[in-house]
Amino acid sequence: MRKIDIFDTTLRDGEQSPGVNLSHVEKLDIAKQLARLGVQVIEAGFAAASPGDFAAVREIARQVKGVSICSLARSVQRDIDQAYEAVKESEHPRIHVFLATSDIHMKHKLRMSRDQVLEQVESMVKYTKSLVSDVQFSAEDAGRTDIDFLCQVAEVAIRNGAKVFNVPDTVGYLTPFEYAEIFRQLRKRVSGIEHVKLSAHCHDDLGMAVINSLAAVEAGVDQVEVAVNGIGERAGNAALEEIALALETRKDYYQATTVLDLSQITRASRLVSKLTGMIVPPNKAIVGANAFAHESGIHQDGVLKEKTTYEIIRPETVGLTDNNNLVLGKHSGRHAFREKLESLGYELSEEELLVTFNKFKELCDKKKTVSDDDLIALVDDEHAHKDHEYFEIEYIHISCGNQAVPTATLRLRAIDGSAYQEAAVGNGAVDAIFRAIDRITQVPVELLQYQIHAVTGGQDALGEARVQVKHDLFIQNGRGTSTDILEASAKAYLDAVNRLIIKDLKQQIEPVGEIEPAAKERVVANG
Ligand SMILES: CC(=O)SCCNC(=O)CCNC(=O)[C@H](O)C(C)(C)COP(=O)(O)OP(=O)(O)OC[C@H]1O[C@@H](n2cnc3c(N)ncnc32)[C@H](O)[C@@H]1OP(=O)(O)O
Ligand SMILES: CC(C)C(=O)C(=O)O
Ligand SMILES: [Mg+2]
Repeated sequence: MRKIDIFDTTLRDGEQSPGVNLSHVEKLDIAKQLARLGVQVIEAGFAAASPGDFAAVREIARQVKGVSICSLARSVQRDIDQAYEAVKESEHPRIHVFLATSDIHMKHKLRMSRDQVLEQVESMVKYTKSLVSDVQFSAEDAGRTDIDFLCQVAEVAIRNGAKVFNVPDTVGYLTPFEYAEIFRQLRKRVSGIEHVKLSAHCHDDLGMAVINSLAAVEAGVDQVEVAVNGIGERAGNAALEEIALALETRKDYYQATTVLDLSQITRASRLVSKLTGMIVPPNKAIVGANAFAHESGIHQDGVLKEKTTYEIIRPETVGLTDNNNLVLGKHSGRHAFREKLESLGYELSEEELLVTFNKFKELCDKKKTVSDDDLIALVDDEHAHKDHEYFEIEYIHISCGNQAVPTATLRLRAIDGSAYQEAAVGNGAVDAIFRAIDRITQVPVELLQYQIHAVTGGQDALGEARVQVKHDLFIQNGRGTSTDILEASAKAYLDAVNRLIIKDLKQQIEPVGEIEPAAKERVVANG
């Protein structure tokens, strides 16, 4: 049985999804989960894109062991140098260099001739090889590249040291047969191709990213590039969970599989959804809320009699179990709490554990039973916000009713310790909250989306709010949870604004969010 390498690009192509802007801590959390899942390569980012991306890739390279850490780089020396500096401390550093090879891209975007592209591939792959041994080259828009030219590009990349040759269907244009045929041609026509790994990278513009990747597996590729929940540029990349389960469930057909720990898939999916703010549709294969639910009578009857009548995958295979042998509630202590978190895959420091335990006790006072989903929401909420929390909510008071003007009063505390209080009226309670936050933060944003849903069932369920805001041309997601949906909404909106402020502070683009002197005067001393 062939083993297919899984190259995960959630943190690079996945992060190119509009609205997604992950902090260091969040990227590290996702990278650790990908390592638990057992992927072979984590593309941790594009080091030359920003100082923030550089630092995140370097941190992942330093901390995440047992897996290859990779950075993307254009075929220019500056990008390659940055990529090298970011990944060099990894146990297995890889640099992923790319250059477009289709006529459309060469003519209009790069403004380079075929000869110039070949020269650039030669010099930049050679240069990258002088820094690291594991070099991957991608011919961007290979899907629309003339096959004779693609063969020439592959030959040059391989001759100069590429160990992996990736064939991206960058715009998700190809059909499965066409995509597989490219790999067959490369294998037949390129000298030296037997010494390198071939890789597939598909986009979902026509809904064919997964089936195209699987067609590539049939055509003999060694590596498939995927993202958790299929996130990525535009319609996204091939979904990791779909490829993994297709290969596992139909290994009889594909004669190929992965070495992933499939029981980590649900957790990876939930983590990525939470941290990116990208909601998984209920009917999504493998990780959607309905993926293992049986609604109709005939199906339920069948499953009750014999699961395999309607289930081709067991939910436990992808880690979908309610781990309830240890039921947590307000009488639980720290040992049980730690044990439960460990069983859910969290590794918290003593300090983090204490803070989260106190939050858990507060939650127990509001909620009769605390389920695994509640705990995951609580830990992710507490843990993931900490490196981009410019302002935190100290208190929130809302007054509304069918005869009253909805009014929100809020006090926020900034990271320098100063407190800011404001009140605002709005069309409704949520609108009033958002306006009060705007008055304090002074970051001009337009609300694009607002959603609220219950994390678990019951009247005392935790509510999770998600927002998407726009600031200039930049789109940002935010989320927040609480047993009170108005507080969850305030947290979600502030989360998005905090991320915009921290992003700008880190990248030193423009001092968005700087409190103007008039606002500073509204500081309430000592709360
Ligand atoms: C298919 C993909 O997913 S590719 C990866 C896409 N991801 C990203 O772009 C995210 C990160 N990107 C960025 O932060 C920025 O685009 C940067 C830092 C890389 C470059 O920023 P800028 O220098 O401002 O250039 P800008 O993005 O406007 O334009 C891209 C330039 O790179 C050139 N370029 C594009 N791809 C490549 C490549 N693979 N190798 C060399 N040059 C390239 C373009 O032709 C253009 O050059 P020009 O300025 O001479 O016209
Ligand atoms: C950089 C490359 C691999 C890419 O993401 C694409 O072409 O889609
Ligand atoms: Mg891509």
